Amino acid sequence: MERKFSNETVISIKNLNHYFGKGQLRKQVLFNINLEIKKGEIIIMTGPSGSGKTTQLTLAGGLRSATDGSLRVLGQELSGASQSQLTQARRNNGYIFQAHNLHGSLTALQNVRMGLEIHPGITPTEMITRSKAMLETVGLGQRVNYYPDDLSGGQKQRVAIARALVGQPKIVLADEPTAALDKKSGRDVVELMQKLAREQGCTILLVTHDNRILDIADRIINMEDGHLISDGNVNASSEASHELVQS
Ligand SMILES: Nc1ncnc2c1ncn2[C@@H]1O[C@H](COP(=O)(O)OP(=O)(O)OP(=O)(O)O)[C@@H](O)[C@H]1O
Repeated sequence: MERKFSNETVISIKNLNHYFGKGQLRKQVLFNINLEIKKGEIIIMTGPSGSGKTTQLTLAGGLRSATDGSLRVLGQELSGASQSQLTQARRNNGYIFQAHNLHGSLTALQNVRMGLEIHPGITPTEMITRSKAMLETVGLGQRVNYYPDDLSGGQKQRVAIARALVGQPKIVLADEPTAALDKKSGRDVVELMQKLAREQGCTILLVTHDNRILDIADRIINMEDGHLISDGNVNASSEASHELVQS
């Protein structure tokens, strides 16, 4: 069934170009990207290795500053933004990476709690309560005091999801979240992300090579050689699909 989204634009990318390197080594990796993402949408970005997916994700996530063009996230211009503006923008986001990036010396609960430490005004007791509740939501209520080494790959990724979502972010950025997982665990992980994102009304931008999970998306964006080559609404008829905006 086709889902309706609010008209609120969360990410607006216009004529975006990005370059790595300087002087003779300067290389353009993104070419004139135009993209609008609405609140609550689940977007999967796919394409061959080196096509620029991760670069686009890191720019939208405020992990680096775009070189040229406009990239507005929650109304704030991130193209050319300073480090402190990027730090501020990152507070609205949750991040999930392939290698889960959990701290091995911290328990599941302590790892999830870290997702709240950037939020001012939450008491330590409340942090623990919310982190425990989030671990229960992802099915790890019995594992709160386990260390990452004692959890399976799928369980570790569920802790990473709990950490990313515990602060109720407006945007979740996920880079190959299923790459290290078997088919069943990968499926469970993305379905969980989808469910939680829908409950919280947050937007997901997910990069993957995993064709088995494409159906969780509302829209699939294809990248090739730094160009956005197609942008299609998964469940809608062709007229309703998002047109590529060329300018
Ligand atoms: N920090 C960097 N410095 C220089 N070049 C980079 C840097 N990061 C990425 N690139 C280059 O930018 C291009 C796009 O890379 P990117 O990682 O965004 O692609 P991708 O589509 O995510 O690839 P993959 O699927 O393999 O992760 C590639 O040619 C890559 O070599």
